[in-house]
Amino acid sequence: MISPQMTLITLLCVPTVVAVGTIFGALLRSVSIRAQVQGEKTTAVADEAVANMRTVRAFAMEENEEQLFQEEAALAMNLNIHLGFGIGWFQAGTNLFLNGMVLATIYMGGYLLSTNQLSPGELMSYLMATQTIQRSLAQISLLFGSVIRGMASGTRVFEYMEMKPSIPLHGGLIIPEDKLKGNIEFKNVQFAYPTRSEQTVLKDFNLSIPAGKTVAIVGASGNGKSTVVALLERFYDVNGGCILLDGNDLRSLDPSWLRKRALGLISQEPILFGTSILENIRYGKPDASDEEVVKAARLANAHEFITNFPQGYSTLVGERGATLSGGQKQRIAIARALLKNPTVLLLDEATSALDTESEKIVQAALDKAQHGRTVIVIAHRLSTVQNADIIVVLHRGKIVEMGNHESLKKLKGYYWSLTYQQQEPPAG
Ligand SMILES: Nc1ncnc2c1ncn2[C@@H]1O[C@H](COP(=O)(O)OP(=O)(O)OP(=O)(O)O)[C@@H](O)[C@H]1O
Repeated sequence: MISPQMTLITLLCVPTVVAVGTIFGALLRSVSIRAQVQGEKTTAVADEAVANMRTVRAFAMEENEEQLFQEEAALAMNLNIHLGFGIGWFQAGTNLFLNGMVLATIYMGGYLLSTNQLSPGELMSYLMATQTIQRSLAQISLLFGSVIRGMASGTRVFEYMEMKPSIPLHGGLIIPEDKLKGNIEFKNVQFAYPTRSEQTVLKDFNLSIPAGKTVAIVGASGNGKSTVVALLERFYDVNGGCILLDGNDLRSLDPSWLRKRALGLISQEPILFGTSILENIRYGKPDASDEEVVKAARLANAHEFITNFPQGYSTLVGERGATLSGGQKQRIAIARALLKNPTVLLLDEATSALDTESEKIVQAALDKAQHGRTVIVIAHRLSTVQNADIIVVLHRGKIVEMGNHESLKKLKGYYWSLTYQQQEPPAG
């Protein structure tokens, strides 16, 4: 005989546990996501301090960094404690409830047995069934914490996986080798960075660079020189107008091909990887042979100093190239860029961080590297760009003067005043 009271106990208990678990789960999942975001922030603070260790030490900021880390870690700890308590309370409550269900079955069964409404056999089978349900639900409640944490992590992983880059990596036209010349044209380019859309960086920017010519872009700091390079590399798309490479809109070209084959970028801060010199140069063209690497190193005036190291090309450069001088790092970066034999070379303040002696050596390497390519040089020190075919003066995102060194000097305008400012005071 089926006892309606005892069936009712089971029917009430199971959905209650499931409903409470669902509501509680949603609450705890949001705490878990917050705890993970805070954990990431804490790691980022530590990461930044370790990566910029020399700056931290030079400014004696160790204690401040430690305090900043402790504050972020304390927030992460509090959120994790809340999460732990939440999961703990849920597990304790569920176990209490489920054991109460068994107790209620025994109590109700005992009463029904004493009033002859239930046989001992029926009570036993009720008890067995209740215990099976109790054990299964108790197991689920044990897994509850892992499920909550796993779901929160999964959500964040899938969020990242589903992010679409605004500029795709692949897809689009590839200019055949025999048609790739290196003519560049900026037509009425307008641009503002997405994070600061109210500040127009380039306005009505028009510039035509014939293949094989060297163009220098100069101007005071913050006038948009590096932005020109960033747009050519298609790190961002223009807001208006267009940029053409051999008559093709950059947006129609395959971005991966553009960066891998057509353009070679050398910036102020060469970033090296913590591996050997050989591998760092080969980064420019992963399938390059050792001979090609050596050829590129020679072109970059790097071969000699590399072979002077006891381990030659196998020398490990340390994290971010920490065991090399600025000039050596820059020449490795030049060799890396030259290895892919780019049609257009972009030099963004490539020698600005170097002292006069290293600058001379690196400049000599760059002069060799510029041969037969379209080159865009961005420079602060005007002495390094006097030989450029065209010098463009940028002021507040607009071209205000254009010509060669002599013609611009005669104008006695922006270029002349920039040169004047940089003139070294007479000795003595
Ligand atoms: N990622 C960015 N997000 C928002 N604004 C930016 C970004 N990068 C640069 N800017 C802003 O764009 C303007 C032009 O910067 P850009 O780096 O092109 O100048 P620059 O002439 O190369 O300066 P410098 O000679 O100091 O390197 C500046 O006002 C700068 O603050």
